[in-house]
Amino acid sequence: MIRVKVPATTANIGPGFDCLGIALSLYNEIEVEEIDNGLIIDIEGRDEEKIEKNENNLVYQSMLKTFQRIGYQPKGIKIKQYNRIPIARGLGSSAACIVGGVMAANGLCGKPLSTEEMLELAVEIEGHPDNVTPALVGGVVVSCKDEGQTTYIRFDVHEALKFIVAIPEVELSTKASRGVLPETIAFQDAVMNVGKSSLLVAALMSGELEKLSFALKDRLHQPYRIKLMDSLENIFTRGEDLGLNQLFLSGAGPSIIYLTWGEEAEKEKKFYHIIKEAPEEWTFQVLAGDNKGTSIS
Ligand SMILES: Nc1ncnc2c1ncn2[C@@H]1O[C@H](COP(=O)(O)OP(=O)(O)O)[C@@H](O)[C@H]1O
Ligand SMILES: N[C@@H](CCOP(=O)(O)O)C(=O)O
Repeated sequence: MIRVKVPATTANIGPGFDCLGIALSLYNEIEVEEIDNGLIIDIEGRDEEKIEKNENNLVYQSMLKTFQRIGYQPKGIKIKQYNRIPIARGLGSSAACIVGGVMAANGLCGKPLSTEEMLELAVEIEGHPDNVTPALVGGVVVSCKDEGQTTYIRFDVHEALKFIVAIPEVELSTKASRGVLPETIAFQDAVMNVGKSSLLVAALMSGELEKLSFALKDRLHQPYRIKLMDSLENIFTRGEDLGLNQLFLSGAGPSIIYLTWGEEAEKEKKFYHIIKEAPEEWTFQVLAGDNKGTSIS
């Protein structure tokens, strides 16, 4: 039996579209073993009723792709999933399945693939590196995919950082959310995002956390995506009016993260208040960064 534990991830972090991501202290666990024949999938936990329990299951599909890459043909597979990452909410649920399935299959075959080889396969399956890379290696990750190759640098999440995650009951698939992004953008918007994302990485790396609120602005994707759900636009506007500058859309949304550190009780209360004003049902998770990434036992 192989067991893997995979962290949730929040990607983009505002301006770092498709290249920045942070692993979070919320985990899916997957147990896999080879059986004599067939496929058995058992799932418990968050959103389990929404997840395929057949050969279309993303964990299983990721395992199959890994076996093909290794050149191994298992007789049959049994998968048990303990799901805590809500699906299609912008917390890297698909990346967690992909990384979990690749690492589990690699484990069943005696770990022939290196971390880099597992990463290349995971990026191939997901299509972008900013969730799967922090899910695999943990921490804050700057990743770049160019001509089929992914290069990344990781560093630990500052221990003072707290991620207050507001999760709506409404689902928004990453595919649908990517579908509303423009083909081209104004040069000035591109320049702004380059500056903000560079400052964001430097502030996270140097621990100059007071500069994060200036850095957490985006013009590439958030302005288009917040129109996908009525209350998102209002939450961001109200947040700006109340000086809550550390708000960003988690991944492709619709979850929203308020990034805080030190004593900000008053601002945190305002964040909870503006979310609770929204018409949808929202739940909250207060998370820390994860610096370990996916573990296997
Ligand atoms: N625990 C899981 N087990 C199997 N498939 C999952 C699981 N979590 C997510 N998925 C798959 O990933 C899809 C959601 O991926 P995506 O739209 O990228 O959302 P997210 O923002 O959560 O990554 C689901 O529709 C489902 O197909
Ligand atoms: N860069 C991607 C990130 C998607 O993150 P997810 O957690 O919503 O899967 C994008 O913005 O599309």
